Amino acid sequence: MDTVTGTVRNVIFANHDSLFKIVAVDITATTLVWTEPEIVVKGNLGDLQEGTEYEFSGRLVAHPKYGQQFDAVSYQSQRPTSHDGLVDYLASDRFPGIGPKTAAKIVDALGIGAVDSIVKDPGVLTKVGLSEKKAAALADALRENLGLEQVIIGLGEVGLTGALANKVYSRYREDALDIVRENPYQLIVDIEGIGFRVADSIARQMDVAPDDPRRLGGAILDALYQMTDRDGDTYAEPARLLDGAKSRLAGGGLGGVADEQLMAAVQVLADDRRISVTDGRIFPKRLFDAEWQIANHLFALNNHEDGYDDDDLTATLKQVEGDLDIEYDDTQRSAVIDALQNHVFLLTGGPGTGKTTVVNGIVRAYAQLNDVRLDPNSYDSETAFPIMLAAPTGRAAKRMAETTGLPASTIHRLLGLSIDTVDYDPPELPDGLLIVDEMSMVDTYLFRILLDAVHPGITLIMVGDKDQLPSVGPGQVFADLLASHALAQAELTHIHRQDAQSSITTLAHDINGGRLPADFGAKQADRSFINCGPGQIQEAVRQVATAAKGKFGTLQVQVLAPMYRGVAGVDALNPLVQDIFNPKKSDRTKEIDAGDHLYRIGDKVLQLVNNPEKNVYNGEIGIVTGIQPATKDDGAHLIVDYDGNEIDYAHNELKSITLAYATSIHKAQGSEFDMVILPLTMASRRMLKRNLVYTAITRAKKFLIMIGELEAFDVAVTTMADNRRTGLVDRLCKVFKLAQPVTDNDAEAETVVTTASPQEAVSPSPAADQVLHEEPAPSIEAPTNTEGPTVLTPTLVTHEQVDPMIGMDGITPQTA
Ligand SMILES: Nc1ncnc2c1ncn2[C@@H]1O[C@H](COP(=O)(O)OP(=O)(O)OP(=O)(O)O)[C@@H](O)[C@H]1O
Repeated sequence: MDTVTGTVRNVIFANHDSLFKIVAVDITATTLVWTEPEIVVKGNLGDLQEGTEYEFSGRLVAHPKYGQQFDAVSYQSQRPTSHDGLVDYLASDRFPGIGPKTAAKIVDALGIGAVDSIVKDPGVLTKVGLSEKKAAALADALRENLGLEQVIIGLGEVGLTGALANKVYSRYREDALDIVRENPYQLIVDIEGIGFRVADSIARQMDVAPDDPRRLGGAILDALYQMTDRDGDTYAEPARLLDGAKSRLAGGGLGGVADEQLMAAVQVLADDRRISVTDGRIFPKRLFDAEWQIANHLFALNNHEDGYDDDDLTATLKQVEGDLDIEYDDTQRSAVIDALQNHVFLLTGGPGTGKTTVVNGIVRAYAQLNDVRLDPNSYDSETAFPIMLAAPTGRAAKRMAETTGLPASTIHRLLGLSIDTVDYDPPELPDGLLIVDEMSMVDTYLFRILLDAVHPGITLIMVGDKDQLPSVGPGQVFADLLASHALAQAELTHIHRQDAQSSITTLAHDINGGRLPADFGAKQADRSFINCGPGQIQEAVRQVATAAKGKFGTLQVQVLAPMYRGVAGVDALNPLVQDIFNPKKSDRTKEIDAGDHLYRIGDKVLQLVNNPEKNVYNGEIGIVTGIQPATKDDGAHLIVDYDGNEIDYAHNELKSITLAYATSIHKAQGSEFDMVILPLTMASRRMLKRNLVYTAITRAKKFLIMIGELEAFDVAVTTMADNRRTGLVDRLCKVFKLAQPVTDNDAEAETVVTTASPQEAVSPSPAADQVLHEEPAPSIEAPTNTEGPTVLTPTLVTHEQVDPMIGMDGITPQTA
């Protein structure tokens, strides 16, 4: 590693969200072969100050535009060694309240070792006439200043540099080194982006033994987070968890680890309240608590006596039917009544079954029964509008607003949730009606936070389609709430959508029933299937997208794929469709190179994370409206318009977006598009599940073009996704004092149940017995579909046979 010692002349760029800086340094000494008097240094440079001398360690790198720069991995201030230098240092802005005169007095009195003397005993400053308060403030500021440098240096010594060091410092501040030294595996729990591998490499630098209990605990926690926060369960079964831990531990020179040793580590984690072990299930503590809190909170909300007079309700409903010019079917009618008579209500149904129509009825009936004016503008700033509509994504909220004609927001915005939820205080929501749509997307954590803000004066209605994909985060809250039967609920099954162009809706219901319809391959007015092999997929997508371009805007056409990789994956299809919808027109076309993608004005992009500060959320799609080229002082910026909300992305923020011509099906949850193009091949065999393909096709409003191998569609509709392992049904049944529901799964499980209990599976040991003392639940496998697939003969088509023009009259197909 090389070093550069010099004085920071000026800070060229400082990222206020991190420690990253670019600075110009006047060199006093360096190990580099360098002839210039100055050099540009960049890196995580903490609170580095202009006019101060530092020693930077790192290496020389070449920037394509700005030439050679020094990339520093660590730095250390050269303490001022002269009287005048020390006076300047103490008089600098980092010590507010100390001017040049006081600084000079301090150095005159305490000499060149003044800093050390003050840190040791701020009392020495009374000699110089500083008040006790000022002396303490100066000593604190000095400690913090020295502390940050020491922490960054210390973290660098155990291999934590760059963005990870930032994250660790931001989380623990001056305690960072102590925490990392005490247990590097703690980082797995606290720092997003640090898993067992990184924690283990830090531990190795600190000579932690391969069978150290902290290491075993780290491997268990990492395996548990993999199964819960990342894969969606809320608990792990011991046998699987121990297997996961063992595979992680195998790398560190450990010959093997006994189950007893691992169970002892499980016990320690349980004693430390990191995990909860019950009924033979191992939960991360946060999820264990969240499930109990959800069940208890719902019980409290539901346990209210007051209701409406039945006659009033019936009369109101009649009037609402008249207003909406509709006659509800029996299930819809009782849904509206039950929703209003109960304080918590669940409404599920597939596409076109009338969920929106019922929600509109509930809103109107509620308004009439409670004398609520349905014009939000007639409320003054003091009085909150008592009808609250919310959804997990911005697009779903927008759709809600459109279908009800009332304001709707994301759940995050309703709750005032920011990225940092550490000091979060739930808002005071007004008494009234709260309707949450797209409930299947709400995970255990978000639901717990939402319920914190819901008090007994609120009627809570949750609406969704239980057959869609579950939430990205852990749990399957909506499905579990329905399965427990703890709350009033209605399932709408009758399809009311009447228009001639609704074969997508019937296809969705067929698929949900576990079969491809006999007319799957036949052209319909609004859907078609292009039967082709993996080698032809890209050409087929190209043709369909080219034809669609003349008919629809960029935002209305969406390619959905199950996976990122492969010929039919998101990564390959995104640039392909980008070149059709927004090609590079000339050498003068502005572009930003974000590593994975090139962005141009007019491109469609997808936000990947929630950013409540900028009011943009995971899953939102926007259009690039501006590009500001890089300058000497700042990187390039990208401006994206999300439905009128313009967001400015600095170059280092571009990782929070991606191109959106093709997205994963998971990312499209909660959104709808005029035209969906859905390529499926057997290469994504592992992902091919009924709820995935059902979710994909129900995103299409007007046209659905399915492309690929018939077998892939067939496998998808006949393969049920595994149920997630969650404890919520059990908690709800306990709190509501209900018997555990017997589900279809249970009935089928009679024959497939594996009798080995988790204890047996991990070989019973005294340690295991001690931890897993309660009756374990038998593991139940998901039922397999018994109806069998509809047999369709696959016919491979050539490019010439590709006809993507279904429903796109007047456009001639471009064949290859
Ligand atoms: N009882 C009814 N009588 C007549 N038409 C109905 C009835 N219920 C719903 N509809 C009509 O059926 C269509 C679908 O209803 P709606 O939009 O409420 O369903 P949805 O479940 O919200 O559908 P999606 O989930 O696809 O948005 C609408 O045109 C609606 O007007």
